[in-house]
Amino acid sequence: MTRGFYIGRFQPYHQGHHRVVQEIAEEVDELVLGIGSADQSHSVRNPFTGGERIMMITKALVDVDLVTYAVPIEDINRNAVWVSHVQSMSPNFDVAYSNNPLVVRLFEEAGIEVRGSPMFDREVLRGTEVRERMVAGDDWADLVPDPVERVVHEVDGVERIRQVGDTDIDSPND
Ligand SMILES: Nc1ncnc2c1ncn2[C@@H]1O[C@H](COP(=O)(O)OP(=O)(O)OP(=O)(O)O)[C@@H](O)[C@H]1O
Ligand SMILES: NC(=O)c1ccc[n+]([C@@H]2O[C@H](COP(=O)(O)O)[C@@H](O)[C@H]2O)c1
Repeated sequence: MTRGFYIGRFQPYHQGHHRVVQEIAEEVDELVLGIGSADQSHSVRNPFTGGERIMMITKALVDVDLVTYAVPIEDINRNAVWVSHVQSMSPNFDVAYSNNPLVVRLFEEAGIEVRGSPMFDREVLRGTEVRERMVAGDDWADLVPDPVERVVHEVDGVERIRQVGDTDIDSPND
């Protein structure tokens, strides 16, 4: 039995993440999705709460034939103990999946096998691109699984990201 661990901020969970999960499903029996920066929300870079990202991931993975767990992982101030922090929050895992150099380094130093994943359509399948399109009023829904689009609407996510990204420079009170 092999259990994998895939860490990301998932702001939001998009089709690139989904392709990665489908590839990982060929290699493991179970997969933990670690929701990084789970304590962050209501900013342009991290608009969605940990709970909202749990909803996105849970609903998007309903049709994937794999046992999955979505586990929120808050940021901590000490990289040197971050892997222990992750392990304290997650079911045990045998292999970690990441392309983030810091994350790779921290897991390897802790003696955990790390596998990278190929990048899928990276020009558009990036959380940053999805969020920029939301702010700009451009089409973003095709970049995420359908259940994720529904969660974004349920939490009024597009209006939220636009509002928190706004400045008060043109405030009518000035
Ligand atoms: N299109 C993609 N194809 C394959 N892997 C991806 C893709 N987009 C992100 N990943 C990987 O998924 C992991 C989690 O990514 P993350 O949640 O930071 O998404 P992101 O799209 O890179 O985010 P952002 O643009 O918000 O910084 C990282 O290891 C990242 O390299
Ligand atoms: N010291 C820490 O809290 C620490 C260290 C390394 C990674 N992380 C988190 O892990 C996640 C990594 O995800 P990405 O690969 O998507 O950047 C992020 O949420 C990042 O904040 C946190």
